[in-house]
Amino acid sequence: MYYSGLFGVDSSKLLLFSIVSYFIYVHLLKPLLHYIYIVIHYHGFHYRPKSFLLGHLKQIWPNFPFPIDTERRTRNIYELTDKIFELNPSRSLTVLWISLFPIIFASDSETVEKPHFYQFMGLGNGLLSSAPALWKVRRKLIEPFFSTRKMRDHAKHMFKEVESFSRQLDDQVGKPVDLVNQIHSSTLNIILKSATSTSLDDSFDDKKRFLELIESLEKNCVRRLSNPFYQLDWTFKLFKFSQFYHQTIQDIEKFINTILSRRKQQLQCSTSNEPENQDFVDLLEGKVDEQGLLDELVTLIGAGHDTTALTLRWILFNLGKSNHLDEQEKLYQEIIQFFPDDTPLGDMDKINQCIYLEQCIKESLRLNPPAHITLRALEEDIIVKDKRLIKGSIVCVSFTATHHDPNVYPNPDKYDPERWNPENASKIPKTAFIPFSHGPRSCIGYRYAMLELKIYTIQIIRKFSLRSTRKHGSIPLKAEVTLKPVLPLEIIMTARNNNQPELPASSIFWICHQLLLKHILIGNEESKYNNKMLQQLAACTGSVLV
Ligand code: HEM
Repeated sequence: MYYSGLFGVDSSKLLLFSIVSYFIYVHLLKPLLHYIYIVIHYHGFHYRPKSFLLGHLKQIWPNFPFPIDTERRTRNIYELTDKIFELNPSRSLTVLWISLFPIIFASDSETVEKPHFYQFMGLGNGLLSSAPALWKVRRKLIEPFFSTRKMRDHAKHMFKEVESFSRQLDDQVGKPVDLVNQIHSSTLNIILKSATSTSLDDSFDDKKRFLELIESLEKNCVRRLSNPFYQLDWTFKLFKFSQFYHQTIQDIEKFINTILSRRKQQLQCSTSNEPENQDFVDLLEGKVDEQGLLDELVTLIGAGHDTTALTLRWILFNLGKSNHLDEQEKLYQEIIQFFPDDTPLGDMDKINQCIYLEQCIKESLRLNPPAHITLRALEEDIIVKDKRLIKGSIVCVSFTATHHDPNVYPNPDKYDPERWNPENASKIPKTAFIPFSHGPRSCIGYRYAMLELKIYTIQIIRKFSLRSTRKHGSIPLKAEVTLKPVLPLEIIMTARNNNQPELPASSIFWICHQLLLKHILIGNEESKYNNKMLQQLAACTGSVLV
């Protein structure tokens, strides 16, 4: 009895000790040892930092650990990654150290595992950030949303939205504008309509707030990623910023829930129950739990509007540059051949025949890919350039560097849509053009995005001729989740003669104001610009000013 009692107490202690030890080993010691092994392994690699502890952090955050302006930090990240490729023309196997966390810049791999950084985006277990096992199931589930048949349904929303968007542009004619707000708001409408059958009209109070929240989510992600104290969840929780970070995620989820309630109300009033009206929510409802649906919706809406909006702004800006006016004219001629005057856009087959349009879009995506890097966690050891990369390492591929490889793209900084004509394009390797990434975890929405970009570009170019106000190289960039211009991508739109709208009073006032301010300068470019303004003013007021 005595012995059996003692044995009983000891064995339960022993059992407890074994369980605790097992958890400590599996969840703490083993990852820590593996991490130390990774750190030691990569310290021999290219671009060794000056400080072992801080790595390259000081180049991103010069006054670490004191507060730094987010804008400054995102610009530094871009400049540093850009420098990495300058320093290493072979474009691979360079290690960037965020303090003690190594990120290896290497060539792409087929791995589907995403590193822990993706969790910082606040997208939960959405497709973009989920672990491989869940990702495989969800990707299969979501793929039908982008099928050829479904694309025709999406196109209907796009045509409608883009027409209403282009009507708003009449107010912007004749003055330098970056259409950032109008475009973001419009691409958001499109993805919301496809995803939830509801769109937000501009009077919806929360719309601006929602766009701000998505922007905030991106900034928070970079802020977390670049701070070594914010890497582990439990250390992150000790900082006040974590409250703001989680609050942003909660606010976005609240917003999505509001949209879902509106959708429910609309469905109750609607009589139509046709299968082609199925939206993203219909596709997932009942197949994933409530949190899963929220995660996928935030992912789809976040990934599906910001990237497209940014690309469209670059497309317009690139076409508007003074040395690209021939390209713009060629594109215009192609577009009016298929869509003269105000003929409705609703013909996908005709859109697909606009070959030069696709070339212009691809060239813009090459030069200004909105997502500029992709990261993967290696699931196995791999050998690259005779060096071993260890399982668990974080590998980064830079799209900007890949798209500027002079062996594939001679004179890589030049905007040249002819690179993509059928003959030249056949010589470009698939892995040399990766704005939508490459391999199994590439963008699921790329056909959706391309269609959307084509529809917007057709509608804008057939209505307006564009002129950019800045030189391309003069625009600094900053690396948030997407690569953003620091200065506005300003263009001046002039209504094409065939459908010139009346200039609104605000624009006439603006032109007069500019002319007075500049005293009608007689310099080359300046005088051409002023003459154009005068002509426009004359056309709109009917007076003989010039
Ligand atoms: C020009 C527009 C777009 C660009 C340049 C772009 C780019 C990308 C890239 C590079 C990735 C891979 C990210 C990574 O490797 O970590 C990605 C993934 C993704 N994109 Fe896009 N995207 C665009 C538009 C869209 C649209 C319109 C949608 C939805 C309607 C969308 C939904 C997604 C989703 C859900 C993923 C995650 C896929 C997965 O992991 O399986 N994207 N996108």
